Amino acid sequence: MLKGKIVKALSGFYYVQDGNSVYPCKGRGNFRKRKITPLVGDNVSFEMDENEEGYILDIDERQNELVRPPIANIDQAMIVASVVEPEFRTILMDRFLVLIESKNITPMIVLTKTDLVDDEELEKLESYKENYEKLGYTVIVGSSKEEDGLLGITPYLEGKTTVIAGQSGVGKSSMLNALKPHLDLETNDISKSLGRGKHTTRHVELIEMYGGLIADTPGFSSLEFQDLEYDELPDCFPEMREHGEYCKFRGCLHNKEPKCAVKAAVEEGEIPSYRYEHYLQFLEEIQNRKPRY
Ligand SMILES: Nc1nc2c(ncn2[C@@H]2O[C@H](COP(=O)(O)OP(=O)(O)OP(=O)(O)O)[C@@H](O)[C@H]2O)c(=O)[nH]1
Ligand SMILES: [Zn+2]
Repeated sequence: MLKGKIVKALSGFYYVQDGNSVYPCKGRGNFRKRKITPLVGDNVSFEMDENEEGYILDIDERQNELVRPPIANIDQAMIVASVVEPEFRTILMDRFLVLIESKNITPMIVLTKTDLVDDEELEKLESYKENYEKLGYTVIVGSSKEEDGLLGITPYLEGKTTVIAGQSGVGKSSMLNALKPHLDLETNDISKSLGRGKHTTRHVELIEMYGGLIADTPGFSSLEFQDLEYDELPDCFPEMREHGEYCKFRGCLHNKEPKCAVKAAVEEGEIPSYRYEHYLQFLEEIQNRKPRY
């Protein structure tokens, strides 16, 4: 019996990587009956029969899974945001951070297109970078248009399965291409003018890069908090995990409750007020969500 990881699924075959080899495999016959669907990212046991045909025998328990793109066992999500075109917005960054945290995936932040801004704007950016680093997030700033402009990312890929997130046009494909030029993923110059739908790619593939695996299709295209309950929201903010311990009430939502340590930290400037405002906005959004039935 062999062990490996599914790195691609296409036309009924699962491509299982073991070391430097990739084996096309089929799912075991009874998977369908048992309603088991192997996913890209799954760690599996498999065997090759005498005709060199591969069969997946078993799937290890998943650490997590995403629906779009369908992929399992993600370690980290890289949120790509451009500093301009489109402009950097903290609310969007915080929304991505919350969605990723809610799936128990470690976020990291990449800010692109620094070649398009002047020193003054770079300085403003530096303060955002510091804010997010203080929360414990890794932040890499750079440009895909400059040689080695984003190489700072590479040490963070090693040994991890990474999915990329970020709104349209921020430079996700350009970043991947800059990291690994021969990838040649389609950037948006053409598809935009043709008005083609975003993220139309159906299949997802894990690509080896700098000792890790990166999904070639971006995730978190829906930015709604569909699967999140309001009382889970504070846990998606590292600063609330930290300060929330000292609130008077257990399960404090840091909203109208008295003796709230989070609100105190906001007043003292320990938590940036925009983070807290976004928290309240997300809380309201979740609480006002229409039930899904
Ligand atoms: N000046 C500059 N332009 C960039 C940079 N990164 C990307 N671009 C440009 O921004 C546009 C969008 O880049 P893409 O890489 O297609 O963006 P994307 O995030 O993959 O977009 P979607 O496929 O819509 O999700 C293209 O015209 C790129 O050439 C950068 O670092 N600097
Ligand atoms: Zn509180």
